[in-house]
Amino acid sequence: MKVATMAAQAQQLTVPTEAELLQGQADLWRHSLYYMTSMAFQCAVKLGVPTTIHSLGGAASLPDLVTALSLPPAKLPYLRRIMRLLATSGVFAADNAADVVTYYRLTPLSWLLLDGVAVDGHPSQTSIVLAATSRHCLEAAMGLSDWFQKDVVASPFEDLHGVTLFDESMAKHDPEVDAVFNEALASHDNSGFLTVLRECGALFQGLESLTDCCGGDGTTARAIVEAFPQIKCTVLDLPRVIDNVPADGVVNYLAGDMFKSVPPAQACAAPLE
Ligand SMILES: C[S@+](CC[C@H](N)C(=O)[O-])C[C@H]1O[C@@H](n2cnc3c(N)ncnc32)[C@H](O)[C@@H]1O
Repeated sequence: MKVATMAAQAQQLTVPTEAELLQGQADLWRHSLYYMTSMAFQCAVKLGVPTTIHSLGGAASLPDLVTALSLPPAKLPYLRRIMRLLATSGVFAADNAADVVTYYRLTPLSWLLLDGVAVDGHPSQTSIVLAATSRHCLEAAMGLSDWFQKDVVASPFEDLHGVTLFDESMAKHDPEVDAVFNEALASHDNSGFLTVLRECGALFQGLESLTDCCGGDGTTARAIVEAFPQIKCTVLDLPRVIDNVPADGVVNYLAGDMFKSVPPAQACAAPLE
């Protein structure tokens, strides 16, 4: 760019006002600390706060939570900060009347985080939180600037850890975290599917065969066949997944690689990239 043009543009730049800069400073802190919301969220899930609020009848004060979760009483002020942050973010609801004890309640989001409780066909989604906030994902995210400067095509996750999610390599690298990711995938796949079947049933009318590519343990396919018994469903997934799924006589399970061959059917469900 020519020097004269740059100088002309610089003259047009408007410096923010003092009030705008102060707001910018507040926003800077907010952006720098956003990760604390994710970490507080993970903390509440690991402690079992949603399940505890549910088991206490749907509302719990901080002393209730400290007692039910067997936390050291000295941690109450810190729990207050976490709960206040999560209430502001919509994870919990808080009764905020002045000068009275605050009670925390579940929101639709935290209803999805009850251990062992499926709400209207939505299984517990705690594993999604644990997978998304796992050390593996956080480390990959922390390396983004390094990754941008490297001439690589692998994703930041693959580049850093040398493994691919939902692949044999991940299972060998860290079987425990691999299991959490697979659980997260299953609960995501199965969440809300009953609603899809209820609201979008017309999609399946008249269909006689369907292949669910990358269909995992077949929960989605089984729900389809239960609602539409005339559909012959095949679940295609990698051998390491299919080999662990017991035959159920409801759907046909096929071990294979979707990039090599997909069993023919009138409809095929496949993940989008
Ligand atoms: C992100 S995909 C799941 C997609 C999900 N069922 C959906 O429709 O959104 C992950 C699943 O794909 C399977 N998978 C990965 N590569 C595959 C391949 N080449 N052929 C078949 N299944 C594959 C994994 O084993 C895992 O169960």
